[in-house]
Amino acid sequence: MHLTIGWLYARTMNIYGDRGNIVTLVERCRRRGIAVDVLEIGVGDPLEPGRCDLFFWGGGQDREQIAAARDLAGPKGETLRAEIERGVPLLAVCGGYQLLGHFYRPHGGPELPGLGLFDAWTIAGSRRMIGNIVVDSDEFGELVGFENHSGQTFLGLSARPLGRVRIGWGNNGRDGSEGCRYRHAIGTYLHGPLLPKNPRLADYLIARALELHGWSGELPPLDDTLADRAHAEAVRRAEDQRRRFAWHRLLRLR
Ligand SMILES: NC(=O)CC[C@H](N)C(=O)O
Repeated sequence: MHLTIGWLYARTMNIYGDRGNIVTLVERCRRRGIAVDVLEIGVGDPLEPGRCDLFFWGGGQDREQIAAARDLAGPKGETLRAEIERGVPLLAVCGGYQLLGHFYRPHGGPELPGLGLFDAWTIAGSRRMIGNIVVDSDEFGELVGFENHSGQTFLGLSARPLGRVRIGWGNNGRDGSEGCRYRHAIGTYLHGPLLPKNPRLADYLIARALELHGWSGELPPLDDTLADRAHAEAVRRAEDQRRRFAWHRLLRLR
């Protein structure tokens, strides 16, 4: 079996360690004997239907998002939408996630059109939402990561969140939701990188990609001792952050 991972805007939207998601996907395939290659798809590059079995789109600053939004405004965006509709899995983090909603309205800049894949929209707020985050997902259990965004994402009536925020800000710091899902596409604010500490999510994406080639069943398990240890440490850090934040608020109230 051979998989191709389409890495959207790899050279321009790849902040806060998001490259680690690609490394994790490749490594978890190779340890199972699945041949895999990575195809970088940047601004102006073609996106051929059926070429990729999985997409990843990392985070980026507003400036890079402007170029990416423009690049996806035409037939390329329609091809990406069709790929998701045919069941190709996708993981989009932060800036990539924001551009898969209806629009992203940055500070002071023009509103950027999104693909409208997720029934969601994003408006830059006055505060940056930064810190360790823990999310509870029905399908993937406890997810850990790091977030750094000013964009506040709001979900429409047909949107399905990735999970509920236990510690941190999430989509907008108000409604307790984090991320969004549509078919096998997942948008999230969890940088970190996300997948090394959340192997169940990585394996979900790999399994959906294999299913495009007629595979079915369970992936052979891997030794996730290190991932589990890093995951538990991330939860401890987030809990410590919550305690410090609570003390800080208490002291400010005096
Ligand atoms: N971390 C990111 O990808 C940032 C996305 C967007 N520019 C924001 O600040 O919300």
